[in-house]
Amino acid sequence: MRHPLIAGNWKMYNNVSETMRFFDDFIKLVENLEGVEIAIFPPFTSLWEAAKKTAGTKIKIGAQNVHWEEKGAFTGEISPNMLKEIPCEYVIIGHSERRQHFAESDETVNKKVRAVLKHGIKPVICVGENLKQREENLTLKVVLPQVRKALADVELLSGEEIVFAYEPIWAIGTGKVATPEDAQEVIKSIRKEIETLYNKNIAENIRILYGGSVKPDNIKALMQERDIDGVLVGGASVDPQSFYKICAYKEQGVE
Ligand SMILES: O=C[C@H](O)COP(=O)(O)O
Repeated sequence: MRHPLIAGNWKMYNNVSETMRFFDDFIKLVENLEGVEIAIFPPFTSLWEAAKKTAGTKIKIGAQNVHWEEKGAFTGEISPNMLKEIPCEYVIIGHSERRQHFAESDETVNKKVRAVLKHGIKPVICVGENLKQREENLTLKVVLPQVRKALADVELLSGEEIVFAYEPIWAIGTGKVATPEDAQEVIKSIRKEIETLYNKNIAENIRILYGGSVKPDNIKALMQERDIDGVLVGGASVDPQSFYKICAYKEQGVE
C-alpha cells in the first residue's frame, strides 16, 4: 500500500523570514492531519531554518537540487552529504525548469540519483513532455526514456527509496492541469516501465506523483486515480492555507 505524498516545491520563493512565517501557520494547520505524508522543498537558504522549525512535526524537508560529487571545486553547488547534514529526506532531481534553463540532462539526472541514494536521500525524479510533444502524440516516447535513463545502473531494494513526479511541462504554472485520466494513463505507463526494468513488487512500491497546476479544487479528482500517489505542487504550496487545503484532500471525500 503506497502512502500518499503531498510535496510543495517552493522554487525561488520564500526567504528565511517568509519561511518562518509559513511554518508558524502551516504546522498548526496540519497538526491533526492523518494518512498523508507532507514534504516541503524550500530554497537552499531556507533549508536549515525549515528543518529546525519542523523537527518533531510530521513535515519532511527536501532540497530542490543537488550535485553528484561529494566535494570539490564546483562553485555554487551543494553535495548530497551537505543535504544529509541538514537533514533533508528528499531532493528534487531533473525538474523541467532545471532541464530547460540549467542544462540538466538525463545523464546528470542519473548521476544525481545514484549519488543521493548512497546517502539515503530519496530523489523525487521529474519527467514530462512539452506541449509540442504532447500535441504530436509523443508523450510516452519522451517520458519513458527519461524514466529509463534516470534509472540506469540504479539498484533498488524495495522501490520505496525513490519517487517519480510526472509533470507535463505545458501544465506547470499555466493553470492548465492535465485531466486526471490523462495523468493516470501516463503514470500507469511509467509504473509498467519500472516493472519491466525491475519487477512488479518494486513497481507497485514506487510512488509516482502528478505535478502541474495542482490546486485545492482539482486535487480530489487527481487523487482518486489508482496510480497517482500524490502531487508535486508549485505555486499553490507557497501559501499555508492553500497548501493545507491540498494536503487535507481526504476531507473532500477521497478514499
Ligand atoms: O514542481 C512543481 C511543478 O513545477 C508544478 O508547479 P505549479 O503547481 O506552479 O504548476
